[in-house]
Amino acid sequence: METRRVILSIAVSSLFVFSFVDGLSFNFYAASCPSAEFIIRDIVTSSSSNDPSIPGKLLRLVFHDCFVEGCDASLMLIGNNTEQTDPGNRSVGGYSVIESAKKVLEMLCPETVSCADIIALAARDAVGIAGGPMVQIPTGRRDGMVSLASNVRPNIVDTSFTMDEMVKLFTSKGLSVLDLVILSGAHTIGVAHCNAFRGRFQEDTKGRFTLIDKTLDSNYAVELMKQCPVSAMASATVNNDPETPMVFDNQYYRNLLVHKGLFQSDSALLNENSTRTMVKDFANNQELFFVNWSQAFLKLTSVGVKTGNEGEIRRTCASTNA
Ligand code: HEM
Ligand SMILES: [Ca+2]
Ligand SMILES: [Ca+2]
Repeated sequence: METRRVILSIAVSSLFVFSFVDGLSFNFYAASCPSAEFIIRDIVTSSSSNDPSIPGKLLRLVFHDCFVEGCDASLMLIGNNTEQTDPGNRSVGGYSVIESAKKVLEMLCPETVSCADIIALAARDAVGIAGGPMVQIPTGRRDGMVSLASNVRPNIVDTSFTMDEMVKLFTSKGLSVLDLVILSGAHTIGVAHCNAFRGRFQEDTKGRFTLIDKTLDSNYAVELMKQCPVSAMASATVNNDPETPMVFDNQYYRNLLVHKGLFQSDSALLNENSTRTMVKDFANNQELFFVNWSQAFLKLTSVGVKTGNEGEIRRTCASTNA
């Protein structure tokens, strides 16, 4: 009960704090490009109906953008040694959806809507389209000029991270332990490549199975092994949420409680009393998850934003204007 009260009060207080974040404002494009948010939503909707993998891609894209140089579309820049070239970003996708939206917006309101805002809005829409809460987010982010592969490793989580390492990284971005538990709920949609979890079990040359990570349910691990045959391992993917892979719901937390968290970093959320209590609360109450998601997503999409005269408004998301 106590935790729930704490969680709710955090949610309510952050509503006020983050309405005024860092020079961003609601309806920033009301005068300069009033249809911007509708256009982005239309493009995310149509591309997701053509390709159901899009919502997961867009949601991961905003996370990997915001954690490196802030939410500034640094991840979109193409070139030698840019962020995209780091192995930590190898399986990130969804860039073409952002570029399609940008192309339409450049015709309608040239040099007005930043790629950084398109990324944040598209991820917001992706969650809504998948059945999650439709979060109002402020806009006015500017696009960054710096994109370095060497910035990726120190700022992006790896599945091998311990709870302490994850908390440390999230704290450095102004995000709390609650935000970590909530934002990990993104793994209720999308897919992963086998190498992201293959180390949790072993298959010998005779096809015999050994469970290495005892925090993983062994029947689930056997299923995962079958979906990741050695022959197909590099390209094969597995649903992050084995129960409702396309739906943004609280199933992720229910999976964790029965030891079906796909990554070691998911299972780690059960290791400590405080985070385990949060997991149980969200597993029991989807509304509570959604309310907290809205606040945590607002915080994620505000990390290190550039506003005012900082950065620029790119004409195309893959390169700076200069
Ligand atoms: C906290 C630590 C986290 C770790 C260690 C982690 C790790 C991973 C890994 C390894 C994958 C699979 C990538 C692949 O093999 O293709 C993945 C997928 C994904 N992650 Fe995370 N992640 C974390 C947090 C987050 C957060 C905060 C978000 C967003 C708010 C997020 C959203 C996603 C999504 C949506 C996918 C599916 C991508 C797709 O379908 O293409 N993750 N994550
Ligand atoms: Ca960035
Ligand atoms: Ca789900």
